[in-house]
Amino acid sequence: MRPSTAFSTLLAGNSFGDPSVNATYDYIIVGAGLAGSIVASRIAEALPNMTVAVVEAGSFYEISNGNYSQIPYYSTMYTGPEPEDYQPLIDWGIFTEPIAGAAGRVQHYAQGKTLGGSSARNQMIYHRGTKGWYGAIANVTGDDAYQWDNMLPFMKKSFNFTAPDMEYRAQNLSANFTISTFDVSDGPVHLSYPKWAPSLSSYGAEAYAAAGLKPNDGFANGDLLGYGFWPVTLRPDDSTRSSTEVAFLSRTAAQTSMKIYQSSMVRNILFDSNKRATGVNVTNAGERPFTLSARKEVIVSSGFIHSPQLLMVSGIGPREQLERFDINVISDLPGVGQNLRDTPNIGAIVHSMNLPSKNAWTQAPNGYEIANDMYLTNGSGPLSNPASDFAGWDKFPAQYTANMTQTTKDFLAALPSDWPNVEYVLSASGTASAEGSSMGNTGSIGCLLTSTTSAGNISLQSSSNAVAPLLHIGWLDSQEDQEIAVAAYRRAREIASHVPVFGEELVPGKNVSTDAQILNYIKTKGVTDIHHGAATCAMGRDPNRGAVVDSKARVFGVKGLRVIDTSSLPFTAPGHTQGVTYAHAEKLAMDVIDAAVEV
Ligand SMILES: Cc1cc2nc3c(=O)[nH]c(=O)nc-3n(C[C@H](O)[C@H](O)[C@H](O)COP(=O)(O)OP(=O)(O)OC[C@H]3O[C@@H](n4cnc5c(N)ncnc54)[C@H](O)[C@@H]3O)c2cc1C
Repeated sequence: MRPSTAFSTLLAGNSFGDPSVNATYDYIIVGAGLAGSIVASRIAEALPNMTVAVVEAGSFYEISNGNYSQIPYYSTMYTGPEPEDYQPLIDWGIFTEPIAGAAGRVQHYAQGKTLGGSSARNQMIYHRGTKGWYGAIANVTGDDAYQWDNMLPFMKKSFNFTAPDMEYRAQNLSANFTISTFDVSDGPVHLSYPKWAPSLSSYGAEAYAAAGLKPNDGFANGDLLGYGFWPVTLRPDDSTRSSTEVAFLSRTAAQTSMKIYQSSMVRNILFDSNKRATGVNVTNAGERPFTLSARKEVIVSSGFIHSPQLLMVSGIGPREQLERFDINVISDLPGVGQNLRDTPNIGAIVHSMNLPSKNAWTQAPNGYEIANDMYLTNGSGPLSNPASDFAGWDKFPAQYTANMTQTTKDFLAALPSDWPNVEYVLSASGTASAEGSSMGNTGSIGCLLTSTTSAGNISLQSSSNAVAPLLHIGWLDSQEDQEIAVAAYRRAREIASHVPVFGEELVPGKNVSTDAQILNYIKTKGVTDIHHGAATCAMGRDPNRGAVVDSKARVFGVKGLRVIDTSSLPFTAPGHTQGVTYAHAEKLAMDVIDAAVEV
């Protein structure tokens, strides 16, 4: 395998800031995650006369988590809900408050703490948002820049695309397919398909079509409804992860004067008497505090949990909460940390299957040797595939909504026509459900709720961000979401009935059949993390109605401060979050650059 390309051109020294030494830059970006790496890189490239520093609490995942981060098959390592599935060198170790919708469970909620952020932790699944979803953002912000046609150049900007290599995929997959919607070629992040596919995926099109879904060519044309293979953020040559660290930071650090502060945590934002953000206080592993001053702007890109926390410990947030911790109120913004939206994974219908499970190769004699050899020779084989690779997005057919309450019907009816209710994931692995993991060869249809009304929140338990905030995740809090979850299981059962290689339903089992039984099963055993939290510093028009930033991500009530990451989306994606976060960061980086040029 080729070595990581991280910082290969300009290896050390010049690319990194001096820890513990006060310094001044024009722009300071807090968090070198998915969005922060893009924002820092684009500003440094476009404004060569300006100085840029990006400050990241984590370090290099290639060192901190080795091959587990780079090889797709291992992408789910250390991301599960259990306390022991937490790797402190690359993860924040956030645990939820007891989740009422999950029968009171407390779960680990993985979040990247590394250069590249959660782009270095995710399962690499990529798709674009929808036309109706972007229209809804334009509506809440009053800014037509968010309409699909205007956002399309930003959706394309980060990426280059390589079509699926059927020579390798066909070794295990009979389904051929074409992709015509990806007209992207110049961006630094690689979008492609693994050089291996679970053989179960060969039956996906037949099953989803029989249930009434239509084919969807790459999930990139503004309408998510339908089924198909999703692309992943993967280098097509050696099948290593394409994160924003390798795609953006390493390239920009080599070509510009941008400085990276790694293993450095921003503790609070500083303001002058005019409420202008003037810099940040930083520590390395809690020691040797130093100050980075900003001549132009501070940009917070710390993710949906830590961005609102950083605002609050710096004096921006709900007055009552800040005063409870004796934090001086700079801007009383009731929406900070509120409006948390997620797309809960409510579990899976698991069947016995007369095909090998995704992990069956690990049991074969010399299984690992063969897989390693394929991967190291040409990036092929099971190690090249991060997870399942076939899914469908769907709106409920009428018979599934007939018995819902009027409130739920009204909510679903008000959604744009291309905004799906549920994502159904075909997986050759019973591990999609904790119960199905030891049942032999199993396949499953997993369910992710993509239209929900429940909202969680982030709140403080200390005036210091060295103490984790409280995460109330909010899954299934609302009556609407509970009804949608039950309908999703029923619809998943219908899709599963059309998969010709599926046998008996093992989980939850046919004896779980009434609405009450299904809901109880989902709460006690089904619902779990999928890591799509968003909207805790929501974009909007009116700070008195929960908006934290305006349509250019400027924080209300202060100057020189923006929030650019998943937290400033007004609602989470109608599916997985990374695609829309790439576009969000590219668009808002351009707003920062335009503002500098206009002065
Ligand atoms: C395990 C997992 C699997 C996922 N799978 C998928 C998937 O397959 N497809 C998909 O579309 N989406 C997926 N996602 C979601 C997607 O990756 C995230 O929504 C996205 O990366 C969020 O981008 P962000 O810039 O908002 O935050 P992040 O990428 O998380 O970046 C925030 C960065 O800020 C840093 N930071 C925070 N506080 C401070 C501070 N005070 N000082 C300095 N640095 C700080 C963090 O360490 C981190 O690096 C997944 C996420 C996870 C965690």
